[in-house]
Amino acid sequence: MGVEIKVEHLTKSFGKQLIWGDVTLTVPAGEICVMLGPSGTGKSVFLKTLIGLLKPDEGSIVIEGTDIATCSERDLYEIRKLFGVLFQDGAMFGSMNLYDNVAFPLREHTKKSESEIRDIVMEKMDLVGLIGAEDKLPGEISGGMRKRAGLARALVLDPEIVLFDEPDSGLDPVRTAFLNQLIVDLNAQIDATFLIVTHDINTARTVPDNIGLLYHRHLAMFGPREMLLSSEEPVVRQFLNAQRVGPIGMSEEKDADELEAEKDQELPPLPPIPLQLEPSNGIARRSQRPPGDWCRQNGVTPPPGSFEPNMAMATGV
Ligand SMILES: Nc1ncnc2c1ncn2[C@@H]1O[C@H](COP(=O)(O)OP(=O)(O)OP(=O)(O)O)[C@@H](O)[C@H]1O
Repeated sequence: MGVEIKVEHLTKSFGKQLIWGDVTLTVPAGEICVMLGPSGTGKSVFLKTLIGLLKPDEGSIVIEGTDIATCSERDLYEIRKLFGVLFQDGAMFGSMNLYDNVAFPLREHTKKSESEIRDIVMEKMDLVGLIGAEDKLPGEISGGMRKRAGLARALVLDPEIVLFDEPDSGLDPVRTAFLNQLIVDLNAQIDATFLIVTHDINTARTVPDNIGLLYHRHLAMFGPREMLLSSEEPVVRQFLNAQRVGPIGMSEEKDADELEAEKDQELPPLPPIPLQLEPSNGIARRSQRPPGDWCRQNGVTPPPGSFEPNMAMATGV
């Protein structure tokens, strides 16, 4: 069913460098969330903090009644069993074939027999479309296949929460589209809570139920996909539409002179909100909402052309 992650007033610094402060959000059970933000805003640090690899300075992260910011090592060990993580490079052991890589967490953390392990490994390899590639070494396969193998390994302990650290990094647009479809199909099948860190705007616009944006040492916004895609808030609007006009500059914020120089520039209209990517079997995910639902409920008029089927094609879905 997936479990909720409740983050309140979370702050993380390294020495005097504040990475982000006062981050409050709830990742709802079973839903897909995407976390965005310019490079260096601390998205990876956020993921590592959620699984207790980094300790926050302040705030709480409550999962199934345990605050992992303050709990004992023993409780943290238990909570970590709820997580599966797809690391950016797949984090495969180069000398092990895919089968042994995927079997690794089962051999390390369970007392299952080799025949039980075989059943689980083959089931997960099947889920990610890698049947037949069990004997390959990570170095012998494409980046897309390595991601799939990493995903199979993230799934072997039947996680309630799956974290994806830039699943699309290094992938071409076609492989990214296949991986996005796989993520949506998996969510429909296993119902776990998914949190994806990405730079890919198309992924952010079409895959998640909710989007968060980290910017300038705080959480600029977090909420349903339609809320952010219809938002006129300058940072959200600039980032989600990949525009140069707006508060985000080349390295960090623009200074006052730069903002003054562009103050009379007219912003292009918000593009239509695309349809959300559906599971390939056409059966809606448990947390999927009908197109335009959030806008209707909140009295927001979406940009013209939103939720039209041909928009899905225009965004590569
Ligand atoms: N263990 C650490 N010790 C000190 N500083 C760190 C540590 N880990 C990360 N940082 C710093 O935290 C900041 C945020 O890094 P992070 O990798 O989380 O950013 P990001 O948003 O994921 O970036 P990108 O999109 O480029 O992957 C960076 O300035 C980085 O140097």
